[in-house]
Amino acid sequence: TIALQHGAHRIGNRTDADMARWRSLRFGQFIHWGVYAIAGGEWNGKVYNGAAEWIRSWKEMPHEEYDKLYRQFNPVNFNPQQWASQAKDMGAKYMIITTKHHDGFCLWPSKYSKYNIAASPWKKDLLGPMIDAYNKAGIDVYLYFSIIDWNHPDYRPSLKNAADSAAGKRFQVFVKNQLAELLQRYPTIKGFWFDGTWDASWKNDGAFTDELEQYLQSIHPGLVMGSRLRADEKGARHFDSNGRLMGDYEQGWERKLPEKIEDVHGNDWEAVMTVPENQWGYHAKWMGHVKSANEILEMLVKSVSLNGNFVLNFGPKADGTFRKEEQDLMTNIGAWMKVNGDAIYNGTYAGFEKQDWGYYIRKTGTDSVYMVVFNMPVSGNLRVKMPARTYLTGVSMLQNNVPLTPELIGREEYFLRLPNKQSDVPVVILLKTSTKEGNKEGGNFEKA
Ligand SMILES: C[C@@H]1N[C@@H](C(=O)NCc2ccccc2)[C@H](O)[C@@H]1O
Repeated sequence: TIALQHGAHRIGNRTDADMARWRSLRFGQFIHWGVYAIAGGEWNGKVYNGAAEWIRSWKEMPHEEYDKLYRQFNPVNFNPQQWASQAKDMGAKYMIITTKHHDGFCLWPSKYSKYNIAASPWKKDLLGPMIDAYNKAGIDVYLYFSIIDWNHPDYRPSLKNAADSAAGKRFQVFVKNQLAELLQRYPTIKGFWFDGTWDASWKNDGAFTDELEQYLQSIHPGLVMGSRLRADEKGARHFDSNGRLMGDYEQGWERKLPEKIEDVHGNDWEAVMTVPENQWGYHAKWMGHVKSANEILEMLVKSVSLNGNFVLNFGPKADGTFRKEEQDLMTNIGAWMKVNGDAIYNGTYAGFEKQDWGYYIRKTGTDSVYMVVFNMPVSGNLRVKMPARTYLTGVSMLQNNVPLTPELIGREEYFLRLPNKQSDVPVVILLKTSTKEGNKEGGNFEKA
């Protein structure tokens, strides 16, 4: 291994209570909200094909035009209690809010940048009421913070000379001040979700990223922060030059999921996902494929089955309301979660051989294994192959406890058949297992 001062400081996953809590939540709501929602992906009658929150970088959008938009930011329909209530109904257990995106506009009245909500017609802090409402609804809050800040005079993508380096130093102080300010103002937040750390100016100062992470932990112990904040002293990001994960979980799963358990290398990880193909902030005209509730549920279940968290993104409008497609999604996902949430919360990798019909999820630390069925076979036979030294002692439908009688088709291998083959939502079966043979009353299941 290479001697590193600013690589990973920990072998393996965090085992403390704050991290265990993060791991147990499994399902989060991402919210991208800011002045870009005013433009909504359009300008002067033209539609921007990129991600709506990047519209300032569009050649058709003059910077000085974008930089005046905050004067119109007045979310008169913002109702944080309603936001929190619909997130709770969806079954989200944590929420990540954009405090400041790449454009540098702060949703809180920051002492360190004038480009903030106090300068808008709304004037008032948006983060405080949001965090309070979500916490009251039993939902933890994490703060998204973009290191890239197109508004700040000292931001540089790269440092080419002494003047750049002096600006870079001032910018690092600014970042540290804003993060400490957010922790001081919002003490109940559980962590940071850093973004915009790919520029050379940031990743070439691994020492600073390391010191910053340690500083934040020192003033707010237990914070959960992903791998995107750090670089090691050789500029390696997410994984240090020895291939070890930096930060508390792998944060690179953005609009993509791992396929199999080997892809996550035993690390904690989280996927963040858009409803349309690639829009985080509000875009008036969603282009391309818009994911259905069942598609989202499959991503959530697949993530948990591979020991990860899944966060679904929403882009509220400038007035503080959510578009109908997003409201309907929250309702439909919530209806399934209300019945089947037991298979998601505290879920983890089950250690069973993957089958075509769907995914296995183990309730962490227990012998309970859930089968979440997405692909009903024409035969109606759901194959279950028990792992070595693991025995099946009970099978029932999660939603109504109706027991199923498995058909033994081989050594510790079964076919299960559902009472009703038709379903337009995923179906969950609960397997009771044991590592001691013959635990089921009268031994294990015998040949039918
Ligand atoms: C969570 C998303 N991250 C921002 C983004 O720019 N992603 C594009 C990107 C993703 C990975 C490496 C570089 C750039 C998007 O604007 C969202 O905030």
